[in-house]
Amino acid sequence: MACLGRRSVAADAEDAPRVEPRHDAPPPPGWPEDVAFLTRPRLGPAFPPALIPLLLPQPTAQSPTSSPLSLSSSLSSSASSSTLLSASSTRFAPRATPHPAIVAIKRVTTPSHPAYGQRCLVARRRIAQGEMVIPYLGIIHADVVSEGEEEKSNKDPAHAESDYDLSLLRLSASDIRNPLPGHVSIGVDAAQAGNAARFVNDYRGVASKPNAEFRVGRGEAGELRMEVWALKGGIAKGDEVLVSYGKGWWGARRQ
Ligand SMILES: C[S@@+](CC[C@H](N)C(=O)[O-])C[C@H]1O[C@@H](n2cnc3c(N)ncnc32)[C@H](O)[C@@H]1O
Repeated sequence: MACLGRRSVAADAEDAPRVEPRHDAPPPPGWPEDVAFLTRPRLGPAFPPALIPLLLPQPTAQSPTSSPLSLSSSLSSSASSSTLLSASSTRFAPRATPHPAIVAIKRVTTPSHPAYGQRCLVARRRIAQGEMVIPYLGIIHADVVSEGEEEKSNKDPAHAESDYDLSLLRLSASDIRNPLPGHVSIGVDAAQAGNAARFVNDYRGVASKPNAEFRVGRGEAGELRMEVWALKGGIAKGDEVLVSYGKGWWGARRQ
């Protein structure tokens, strides 16, 4: 699955009536005025309550854990069944994560950069390898596809075209952790609301390799979330934070 969807940055500037975004806190410098700044992930309005336990902490958790992944891979293996089965509450109450001072939102001013004119994320100090750069916050949403309906396009249209949508968890219909009668795909979409992680660009056309990666992790309250982590070699002060969106993401855009 391509975890970043298809809404183009250009499509952000539509003729729709202007609605003031609902910020969690004053946004950091460089924040776009039509996107809500989040310090906590938000559940989308249609998120099925039965799926909330899948996002919750395991009572026996000792410390937050993170595992690397490609954007195009399923994350179903990243959260253990014991983690998910032991969650009994349905209260999703993540703690606030302020904008991290180690990164800044900048305009891409190099004409040869493939995201020229857009925004990017830059390290304000050296970020060591194995250090978390920033959690990826956005609207958490779910698609549930019943058996036999795989061919139908029943993805939530609010997120289907997003270029800021990461896959967080996927469960087959037969997975014992899955409370619903269909394939479940949970994503986090920062197109309309998110934090500075939404400005992480792909390394292609910018550098020879990524210096960061997306991982599944857990927030301070133990909730399942996506995070950006520095790779081997770290990220030098002033360098752009660059991940690989994965071949699946680029493949979907070449079709
Ligand atoms: C998650 S956003 C990244 C932040 C984006 N630059 C912005 O200002 O909002 C993904 C979008 O950034 C652009 N982008 C990021 N990395 C790119 C790359 N290596 N080549 C071309 N476009 C890229 C594409 O427009 C893509 O749809």
